[in-house]
Amino acid sequence: MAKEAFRETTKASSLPKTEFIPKSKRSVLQTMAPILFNTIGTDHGDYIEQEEVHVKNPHLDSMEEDILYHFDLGTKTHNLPEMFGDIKFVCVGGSGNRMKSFAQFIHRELGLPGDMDDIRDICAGTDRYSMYKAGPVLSVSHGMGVPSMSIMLHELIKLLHHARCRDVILFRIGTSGGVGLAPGTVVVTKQAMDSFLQPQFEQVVLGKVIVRSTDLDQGLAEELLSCAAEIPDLPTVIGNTMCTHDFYEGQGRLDGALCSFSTEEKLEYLHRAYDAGVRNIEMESTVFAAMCHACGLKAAVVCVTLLNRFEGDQINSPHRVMLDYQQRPQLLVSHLIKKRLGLIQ
Ligand SMILES: O=P(O)(O)O[C@H]1O[C@H](CO)[C@@H](O)[C@H]1O
Ligand SMILES: O=c1cc[nH]c(=O)[nH]1
Repeated sequence: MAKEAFRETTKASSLPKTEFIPKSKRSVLQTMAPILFNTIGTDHGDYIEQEEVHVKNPHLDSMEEDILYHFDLGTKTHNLPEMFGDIKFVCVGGSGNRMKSFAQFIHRELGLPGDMDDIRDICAGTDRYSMYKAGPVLSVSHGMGVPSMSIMLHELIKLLHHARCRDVILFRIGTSGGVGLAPGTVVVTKQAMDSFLQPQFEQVVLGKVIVRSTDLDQGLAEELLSCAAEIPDLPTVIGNTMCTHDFYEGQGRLDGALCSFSTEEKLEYLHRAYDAGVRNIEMESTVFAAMCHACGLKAAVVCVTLLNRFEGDQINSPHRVMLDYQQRPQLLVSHLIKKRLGLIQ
């Protein structure tokens, strides 16, 4: 059956703008950011209130209650503005444990009061996703693959909207396979591409294909790159990221339960990706970029490479090396958050 394709015409200029206000330019405006000051308990606010988080769904307005089923949260059962109104940064990653350690790490890095071991899973009532809050930072797991990420993002974006959050930035902090890079390199995504090397995300809606842009905020990507230069031993590049719907055949691996191609064909595909600027491969970046872009949210994808796919398919580094690699995107994003909050220069 021929597939019908629609390209959404969201123009960057029609999207809500969020703007970072440097310390030197703040004065009276600072007093407009009481939520953040309250949370941090210091005078490190770096924001003026500008834009709420927008949802693009007219039906939501007529709903008496919105149940965020996979988070086990809801607008009638929970006071979302009180619980989440001060959120300024949301970090998402595949595993619940990783997102818990990130929440504990950022709690310590921001010098927040209280014991980091007391941080509890806000979504403990469900085992679909995990969510942790450390001051203005929300840390949420998304599972593996596009559908899991997509469901989580629908509910996360609605949560931020219901909570009346403003000026929120989202980061995906993850792992990936490197393309022509030494293992352990951090890739800040310039453009998220699908398996056909197109910078777009296709979603099937009512039996038709909707094509959405996967543009990410280039200023934020550059900011991350300059933060990386300030951190010792954090090899970091900006490059395109290919997002696939499978870890094995979908990423051209020769070691799955099924494989219908040769080593030469695999390498030809990876070289074609490399020539298109792809430096890493993972499984969620396109839908993450597309949904954030469509809702006018600033977003970045920061993934460490666990191996160089030109050299193999199996991930065989020792556990301690893996742990070190996984922490690299966290280190980089935490550095940016601390700078934005004025905690470091
Ligand atoms: O490391 P995380 O963020 O879980 O993501 C990557 O790892 C998973 C595959 O192992 C995929 O979900 C891929 O995108
Ligand atoms: O090769 C890899 C490694 C991590 N995650 C992926 O999706 N692919």
